[in-house]
Amino acid sequence: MQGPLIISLDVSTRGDLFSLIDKFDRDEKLTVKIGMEFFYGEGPQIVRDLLDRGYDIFLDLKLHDIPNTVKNGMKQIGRLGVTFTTVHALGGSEMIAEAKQGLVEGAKEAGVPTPKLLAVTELTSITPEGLANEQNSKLSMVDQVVSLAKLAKSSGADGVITSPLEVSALKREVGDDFWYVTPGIRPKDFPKDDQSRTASPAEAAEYGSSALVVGRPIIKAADPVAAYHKMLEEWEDAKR
Ligand SMILES: O=c1ccn([C@@H]2O[C@H](COP(=O)(O)O)[C@@H](O)[C@H]2O)c(=O)[nH]1
Repeated sequence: MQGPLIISLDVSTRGDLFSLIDKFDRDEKLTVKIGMEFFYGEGPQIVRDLLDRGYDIFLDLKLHDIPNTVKNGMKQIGRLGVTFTTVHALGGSEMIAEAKQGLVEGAKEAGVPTPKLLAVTELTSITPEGLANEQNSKLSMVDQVVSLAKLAKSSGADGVITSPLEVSALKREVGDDFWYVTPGIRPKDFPKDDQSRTASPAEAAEYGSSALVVGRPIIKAADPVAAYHKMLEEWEDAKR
């Protein structure tokens, strides 16, 4: 993938999306995330357009349905040529395995590389209290995330989406040969918004995140390009 800092393009229209990415230098190597806000409104053409610009794409639709439905949905996603895509780990082992199979089949038919399948563990907006009281989990947040990551790995996923706060435990318990892609990234001076389990880019680097997902701290910044480079530098400095 191009760059460890994935920009989450959480906007609704092509106009908003291009006015944002046109601020970046055309030969800047970027990985960008398209989520449900844009995709439900504008559909898959944007993936082709961004691929034409040479970007790597993370298509984050977080599928969660019965295994057959997810497999067939993933077959379509597999054809697009994206680098990453997502399911919810809570969909279970059969759903995750079928998701992977769908991606493999779709990519093979289209002659493109198979996207990496990332399973969302517990959303970064979920608090430990929410996990206990709304999901009735008896596990701590970290144990819950480790348990879902083990399930995802044994079912064929390539990695998980989780908060940076759980990554050190995940690396110990699930291994280094797995992607730990972490949203919930907040520079020290930026509000948490609806995120709960957050960390700065430097902290995420220290915990061992494989890649960061950043939306509002970049796309709402007065200067998105400067905000992107500042966070990237913070990450790179912490890695040295
Ligand atoms: O657990 C999760 C899974 C996905 N996300 C997505 O990442 C971005 C984060 O945006 P910010 O504006 O930086 O908060 C957003 O698209 C989410 O859908 C997540 O935050 N947490």
